Amino acid sequence: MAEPVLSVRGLTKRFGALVASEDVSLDLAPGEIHAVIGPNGAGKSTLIGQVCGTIPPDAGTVRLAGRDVTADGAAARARAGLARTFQVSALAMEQTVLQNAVLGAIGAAGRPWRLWRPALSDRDAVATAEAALTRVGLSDHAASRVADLSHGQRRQLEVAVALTLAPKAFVMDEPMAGLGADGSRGMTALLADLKHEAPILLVEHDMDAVFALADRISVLVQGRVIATGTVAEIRANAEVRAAYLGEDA
Ligand SMILES: Nc1ncnc2c1ncn2[C@@H]1O[C@H](COP(=O)(O)OP(=O)(O)OP(=O)(O)O)[C@@H](O)[C@H]1O
Repeated sequence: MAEPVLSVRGLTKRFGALVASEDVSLDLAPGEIHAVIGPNGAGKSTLIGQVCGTIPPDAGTVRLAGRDVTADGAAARARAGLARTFQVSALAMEQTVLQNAVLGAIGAAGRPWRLWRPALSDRDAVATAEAALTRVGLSDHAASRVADLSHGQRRQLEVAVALTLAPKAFVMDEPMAGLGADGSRGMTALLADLKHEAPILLVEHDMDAVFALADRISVLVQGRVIATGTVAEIRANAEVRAAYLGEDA
């Protein structure tokens, strides 16, 4: 396999007596979507936090593009090309779509900013932001306030902000959450396209989306990876069916 873009080895995190991550290892290869699934409380958010630098692991390492980033915080990992989208929106609701995307682009370039107006006069950042909005299908809404967008459009904007980082890898936390059938279809098509730009570590409860998108799936149960494999392998895995998917999967 090609050198992984993201490589997690032996991540372990305890909260008191509870082991939320137990020796978790997984790779994200170029061009792939690697989905992480598991029941509520399995440790998916804890894993994402450790990958993105918001939760310090008790043990284990995270490497991004061959570099050990375990000691780096979330901002440094983002600047290094790890683009995260959030389960709960982190957008500035009173600002416009373009302003949100431009701020992402300015942050990615490491340029300081103080006011909105100077931000929008940063031509490189505006160009980067506009390209990202076009990519996710939001260019017609550039001047809209985020507060006026639909839930699905906000999720698209989250992806656009992540794109302005020119990421090496995406980490997406439930991008389908709250989307209707049409929204899920649109987001599924977008992610299938985006993975060629940068591979995606995808935490997602929507199994239709996971089965449609994932090149590989890792199943977390009680903090442990109990299986990693293709969609067909995971569907056929008896332990996974018993622990999570149920007999009708
Ligand atoms: N800061 C914390 N302090 C104590 N326990 C925690 C903390 N964060 C998470 N946990 C516990 O760790 C376990 C894993 O939680 P986590 O949120 O990572 O699971 P999850 O798979 O993301 O769940 P969900 O699908 O419901 O979002 C749970 O038992 C949770 O209660």
